[in-house]
Amino acid sequence: MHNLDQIVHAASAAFAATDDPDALEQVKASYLGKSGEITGLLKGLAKLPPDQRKTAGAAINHAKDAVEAALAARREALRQMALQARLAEEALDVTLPGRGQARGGLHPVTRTLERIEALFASIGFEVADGPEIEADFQNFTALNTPADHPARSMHDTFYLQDEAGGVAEGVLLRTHTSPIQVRYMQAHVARHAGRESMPEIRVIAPGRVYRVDSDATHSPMFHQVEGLWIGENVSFADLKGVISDFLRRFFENDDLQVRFRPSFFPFTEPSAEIDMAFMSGTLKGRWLEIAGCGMVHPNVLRHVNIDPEKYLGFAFGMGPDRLTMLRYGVNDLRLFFDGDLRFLRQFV
Ligand SMILES: CNC(=O)COc1cccc(Nc2cc(Cl)ccn2)c1
Repeated sequence: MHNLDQIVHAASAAFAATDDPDALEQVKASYLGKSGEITGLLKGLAKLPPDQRKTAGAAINHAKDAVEAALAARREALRQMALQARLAEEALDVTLPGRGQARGGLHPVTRTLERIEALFASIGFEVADGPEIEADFQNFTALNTPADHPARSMHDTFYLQDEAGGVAEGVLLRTHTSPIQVRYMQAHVARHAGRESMPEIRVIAPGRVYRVDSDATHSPMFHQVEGLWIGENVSFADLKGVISDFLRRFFENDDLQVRFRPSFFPFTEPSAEIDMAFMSGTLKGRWLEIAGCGMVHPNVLRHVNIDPEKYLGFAFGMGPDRLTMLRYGVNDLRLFFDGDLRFLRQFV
């Protein structure tokens, strides 16, 4: 009977060496299946002398029980291993920080443009838009810019090419947003043609503008906002009041000085540069050039069929990029356009 012990030992070792349930069933069959080793021994009982059958049968059944017990233990062990593997694989670490939903945000220059538009809308200005590819007339001629003015040169202005690759006559990328206002005035005059007098024009023109000079502190594309107020009785005093009030509201700072320094633009007469100075904080007392302005030149009104004997008004132009820098204390314009999220995330 000693070989029964060997069989039980071999079966237990074979079960223990099997990590796969299907393979385990194969090993089981080789001992307990129809042609299994144990089954074979039980079938052999019939050939034994009757007086040995009882003892032999009991010994074989005892071995069979031992093999079945070892098989059951291994099945349970494999079941546990599979369960542990699944638990490990599906484990959730509840201590991990939430993924959360990243919040987007508007670009600081966009926020400035929207703030400027809202502040002027609150005093009755409309916001107008217009094409970035402009005609020579709206961008220069209507603005009283002489034919030989340097601003018209290809050194400063992007002219578009025609199909043949030549310079398309008078088609360019707008160099300021004044052409938006020229078009607005043309449309306004047309809309009220034939009437005794036309309603006042109050319009803000924000947008992208293009200039050839690009260097460390100039980008070929930047933003401008222009304003225009035309009526039968709009004075330079109105201009000073509107600009001063706008700047104090924009910077939320009543302790802010504004001055108008005589200057020259072809499209305004008189013209002035607008400087402002904070009376507190790090920039205290420093005059900062903010914008240009003036009373709209009579020739400009004539170019859009508005009678300068009856109507007059003012216009101004400012750089929202520069206002943004001042409002957020940023000292390098390029930071706004590098697309570096570490910088832009501060404005979400
Ligand atoms: C950043 N901008 C500046 O330094 C100067 O901009 C200015 C100055 C004065 C007037 C204007 N715009 C304007 C528009 C029309 Cl339709 C008629 C007359 N003037 C823009």
